[in-house]
Order: sequence, then C-alpha cells, then structure tokens
Amino acid sequence: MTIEQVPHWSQPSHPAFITIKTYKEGSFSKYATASNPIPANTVIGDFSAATPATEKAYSSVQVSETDHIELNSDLLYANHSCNPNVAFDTDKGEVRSVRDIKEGEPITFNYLTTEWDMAQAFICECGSERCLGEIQGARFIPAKALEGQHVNSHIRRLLEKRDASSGKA
Ligand SMILES: C[S@@+](CC[C@H](N)C(=O)[O-])C[C@H]1O[C@@H](n2cnc3c(N)ncnc32)[C@H](O)[C@@H]1O
Repeated sequence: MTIEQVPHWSQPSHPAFITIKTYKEGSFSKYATASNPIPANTVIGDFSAATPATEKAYSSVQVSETDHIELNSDLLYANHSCNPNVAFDTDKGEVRSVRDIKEGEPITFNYLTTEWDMAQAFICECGSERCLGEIQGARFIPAKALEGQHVNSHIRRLLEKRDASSGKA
C-alpha cells in the first residue's frame, strides 16, 4: 500500500505559481492550481529541492531509465492529465508551461512522459478528449499516444527499445 506523503517542506513552496486546493474527501485529494495567469513557456519550478528516491512511489518522478526523485515541494500536487498544460522536463530539471494557463486552472502534466512503470496505477479523471483511461506507465501505451507532447529522453529510449524488440519500430 502506498502511504500519502505529509508535506515536510515549507509551504507554499511556489506561491507565485502554485496554490494547492482539495477536491474530494480522502487520500490523494489535493491538486495544484495556478496562483496567477501563467503565459506559455514559463518555467514555474525546478528540481532543486529534489532528493533521490530510495524506491519509486506515487510521489516520485522518474528522471532516467533507472533513477527516481522525490520533489520535496508543491510540484508534488501537479495531477496527471492526458492533455496537460505543463511539462516536467527531467533532462533540464525544470517544469514549464506548454500553453497559457488561466488563474485557478489546475496545473497538470502527463505522467506517462516521465514514468515507465508506475508504483501506483489509477483511473484517470482528466476528462480530456484524448484521455487514455488507466494510467500505469508509458510501457503500457503505444508511442503514438504521446505524439505532440514533451516526452523525456529516457521514456523515448525505453519506447524505442520496446518497439524494436517487438518488431513494431
Ligand atoms: C503525485 S500525486 C498528485 C497529487 C495527489 N492528487 C495528492 O493529493 O497527493 C499522484 C496521485 O494523484 C492521483 N491523481 C493524479 N492525477 C489524477 C488523475 N488525472 N485522475 C485521478 N487521480 C489522479 C492519483 O491517486 C495518483 O497516484
């Protein structure tokens, strides 16, 4: 069972960009929203507070084929969307808006652009037209499902290897 993290960092960690809200009772019920309007291509945060994760968890972000980090900041509360408005760029160690974001809008990224095989799968509630349903990791989806999104280099390599070995490349 995955235990929900109790924030151990000073909050708010990104007040100009992130306001945390709660949308339901129970676990995993918080989400990051935009504190202010955020223009496209704005860096809203980085991985400077991150530490290596001893094991992958619902809260960790995969940064290479083998390594995972804990963010130790309010970036943790960015929910997944299949049509996201920010990119977690693990090669640069930064989080960028990929389009204009309105004040109050949920800040979301596509977990499948960082995670290969997730510790905790879930049924996506993003509601977007391109929603993929169950989110388990990039290894469970066709590469074309991520077309047009910022796909990190470790996920691109892993998809290429998988598809080469199964003759799909
Ligand atoms: C890194 S946390 C994101 C913040 C989380 N909502 C919280 O309150 O801690 C990832 C977890 O949030 C939930 N989650 C994130 N995006 C979701 C989505 N699109 N639909 C349903 N649950 C989601 C899942 O439980 C997932 O394991």
